[in-house]
Amino acid sequence: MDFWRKKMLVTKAEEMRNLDRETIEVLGIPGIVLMENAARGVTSVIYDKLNGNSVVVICGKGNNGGDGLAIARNLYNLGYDVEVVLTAKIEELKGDARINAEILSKLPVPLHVVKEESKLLELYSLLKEADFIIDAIFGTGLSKPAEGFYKDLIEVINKANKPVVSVDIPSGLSSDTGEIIGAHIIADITVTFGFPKLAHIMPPACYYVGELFVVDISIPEDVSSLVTSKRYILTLDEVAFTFPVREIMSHKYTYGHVAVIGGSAGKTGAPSMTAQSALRAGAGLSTVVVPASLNTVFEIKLTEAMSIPIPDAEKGHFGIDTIDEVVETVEKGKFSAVVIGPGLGNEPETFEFAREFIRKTTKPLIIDADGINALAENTDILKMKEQNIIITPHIGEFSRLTGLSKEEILKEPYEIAKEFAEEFGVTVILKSGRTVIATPNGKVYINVIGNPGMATAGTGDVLSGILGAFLGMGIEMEDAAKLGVFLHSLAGDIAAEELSQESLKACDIIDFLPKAIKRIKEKELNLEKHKLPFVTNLREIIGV
Ligand SMILES: NC(=O)C1=CN([C@@H]2O[C@H](COP(=O)(O)OP(=O)(O)OC[C@H]3O[C@@H](n4cnc5c(N)ncnc54)[C@H](O)[C@@H]3O)[C@@H](O)[C@H]2O)[C@@H](O)CC1
Ligand SMILES: [K+]
Repeated sequence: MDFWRKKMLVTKAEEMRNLDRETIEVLGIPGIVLMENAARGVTSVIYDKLNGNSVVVICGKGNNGGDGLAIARNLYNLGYDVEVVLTAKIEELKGDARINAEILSKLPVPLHVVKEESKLLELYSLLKEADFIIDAIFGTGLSKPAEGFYKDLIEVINKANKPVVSVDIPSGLSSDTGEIIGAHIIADITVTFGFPKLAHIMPPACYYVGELFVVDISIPEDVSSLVTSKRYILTLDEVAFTFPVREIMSHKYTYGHVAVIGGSAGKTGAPSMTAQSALRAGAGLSTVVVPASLNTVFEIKLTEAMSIPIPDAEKGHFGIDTIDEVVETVEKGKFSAVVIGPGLGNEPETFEFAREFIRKTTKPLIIDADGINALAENTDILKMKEQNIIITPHIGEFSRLTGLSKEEILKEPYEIAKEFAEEFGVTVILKSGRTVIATPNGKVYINVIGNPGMATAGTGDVLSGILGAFLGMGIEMEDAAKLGVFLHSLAGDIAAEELSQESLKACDIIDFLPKAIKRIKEKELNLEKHKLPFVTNLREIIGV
């Protein structure tokens, strides 16, 4: 078993409840065992990460509170000075939470019931005395925004200005979304159970999670038969060993020939960057197919990449009149992948040209930028295509493509990208600070690396070149998309480390591709030995 290739699900509350339930009912691991595992995980993170001895644990009346009560006991056993605040009487608790409350009541740990606003001032004084606070008010069971007493309680905790460890999720955040639904705890550390929830990784909710740890509470590793969602964090485990082995007797055609169709007056840089990044990502050859009136620019700009000038009657952009020539050139050429879009421009006749090209070509295709805009209101073209197609819209382009507002897309980008990918049979790479990859067979990968320095002109052109290289060298479409996005972000992160986010520009990402590729390959070598421990932080999960 290649145990190191672990998939890291990203769940919603209901999906996590199903996982918990299946583990309890089908496998027969008692809930109280899961709760103890959860509590021990949180306790070990606290032991490792926090200074100080005096702690207040604030427990709600559900199982999140039950975790808090078990954590209080574990901390007491370790010698911490623990006080517990419960938002209900012990008799009001049920199940495993009740059991833990009963156990705790037999130990010399002060337990205060705080149910009313009138007690919050007293609570504030208690919190001011503590070294840190544990928030176990609400977890995945939050059913509506925190209001009234609970809203005030959350505000008092935040105001106390002490380090806060949230159990499972900062109370008041919804597990299911990156959106803020109401008052919530601002945590320094969050320790979650089983698998991360969407709120842990999607902004803006993720800003309030602090450092994220994931505890394996004994939900089995092979959960695939127990879950329906196929939504994962994009990690090194997902992309490792995707680069083809470079054989001694191989030659440039072994690694594919990428054609980049694009360029217009004022936009010659875009296809140039695409062609260059394809070569840096490992393509054997790359060629720009461009309007002839601009060809001199490409001859000068590009050294390793070639160009094919297409007569354009000095217009400086592609028109529908040259469609046959371009299709013939590309179909007859030895191209193994085609990128259409970088710098294409938004002339109506260019859009018509792009649509016709997409309709007619049989080559594996990456559609980017104005190539995507050309498909707005013409998305059905995609349904007729049989070859592998990756589209790489940013939120604005995806809004034009789907007719949905940016706000609607940003609410649930992973759902909307998934629906589109399934409906149109293409791989969608929806680019943002949390790029989402959605495959035609319903899988979703969320990328959590990269940085805001990459929000700069041309970084999309670089990505499309990388993808062209990978599709062109014969990597399977899903793997090409995953490796492409991961590598692009990693190169962006290394570039930002060395140059600052502010100074980062698209060509820097190309320049740092070699270091990023080396880093992935170095890490691959250690993967065989690497196994995730019971408690893992998000960085270890990502793997770089
Ligand atoms: N067996 C399991 O299912 C496990 C659950 N675990 C813990 O259990 C948590 C989920 O437990 P629960 O499903 O009991 O739910 P929670 O403990 O998250 O919260 C539910 C409680 O809060 C109340 N509530 C929800 N929203 C409210 C609001 N806005 N205002 C006021 N009251 C509100 C509910 O009526 C209920 O009493 C997880 O987050 C995790 O911490 C862990 O112990 C691991 C195992
Ligand atoms: K919580």
